[in-house]
Amino acid sequence: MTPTPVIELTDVEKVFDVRKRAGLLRREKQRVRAVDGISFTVPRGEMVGYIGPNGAGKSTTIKMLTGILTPSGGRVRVAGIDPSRERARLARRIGVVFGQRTTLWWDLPLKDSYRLVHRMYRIPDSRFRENLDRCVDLLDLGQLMDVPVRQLSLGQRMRGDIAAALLHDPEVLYLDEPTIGLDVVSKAKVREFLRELNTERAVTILLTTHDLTDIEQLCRRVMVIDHGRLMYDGPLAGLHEAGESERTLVVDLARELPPLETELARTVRVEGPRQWLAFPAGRSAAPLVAQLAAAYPVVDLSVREPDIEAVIARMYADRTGPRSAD
Ligand SMILES: Nc1ncnc2c1ncn2[C@@H]1O[C@H](COP(=O)(O)OP(=O)(O)OP(=O)(O)O)[C@@H](O)[C@H]1O
Repeated sequence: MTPTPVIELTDVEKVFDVRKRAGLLRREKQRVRAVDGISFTVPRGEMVGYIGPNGAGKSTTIKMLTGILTPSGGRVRVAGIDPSRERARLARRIGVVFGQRTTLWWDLPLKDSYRLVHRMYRIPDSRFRENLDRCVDLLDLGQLMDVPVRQLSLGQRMRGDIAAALLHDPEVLYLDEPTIGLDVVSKAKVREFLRELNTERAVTILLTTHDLTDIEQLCRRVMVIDHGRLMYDGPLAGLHEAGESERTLVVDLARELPPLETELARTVRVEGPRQWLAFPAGRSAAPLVAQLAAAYPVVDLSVREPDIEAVIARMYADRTGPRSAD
């Protein structure tokens, strides 16, 4: 049985009309296709990475999924609701965290912000208590409840924001750069919490990030958007093939030799008795290893996985700037 999609986009478009200065006094109207015909579905309980370079259309997509923006074309449904028509009803079903700005009250202690969320969403008392206790425990907020938000560090504030987005039990969570600017320990804490939320509570999560480690550690599926179009939608591992990436075989030889010759790989670096050979990431290393071991005095071998940053960079490589609708 195919799981019911919680998020559904069909041929979604968003066009902005912008006025650009075209001389001292003249202004020209320009149309920007921020989202240019995107379709995808996300089944309940999935955690999906939504990535792309700056200006690709990620935030615009998320804004349409929350109902902040109305699509110029196509169809959007979240939990069966049309976000732009029933924004208030949808708000009870979704949580949103923007890493770059807080939804908490700047001058209030954390606990007062949560009290306001409690009232705003009319969360039943017992549910609120239970959810808050859980977040305080898992996100380590105990010492911070009396501290005004403006005095919190970025990592503490982010954990505070994530808790605020979850007190009303949303079934869908949008996270826009949830680990931006955080130190390694805070990042690990946030990721662990999200993993738990997704597996234990089956919350559907759409995660936008520039930190590919977030994606590697959290998402099995990744969507790549560029110029408002979906460039890739599939398992993280498949990105390597889509980006024509290569793995590297590091070979230690008994002595220095000229670059090794094989039709299965390219020798890309030689340093003393160590050589680096690149081969397609989708192919097995076994035949290459066997061939080299038979022909050369091999002492040791190791395979290095492709760097995902490099793969994505290659996918973006031919981009030329924002697409114009005209
Ligand atoms: N309100 C707006 N008015 C006009 N143009 C806009 C508006 N919002 C976004 N755009 C344009 O739409 C395109 C997509 O922007 P968007 O913010 O969705 O990208 P993004 O992928 O979220 O980028 P980033 O990673 O930098 O946040 C950009 O060219 C942007 O300049």
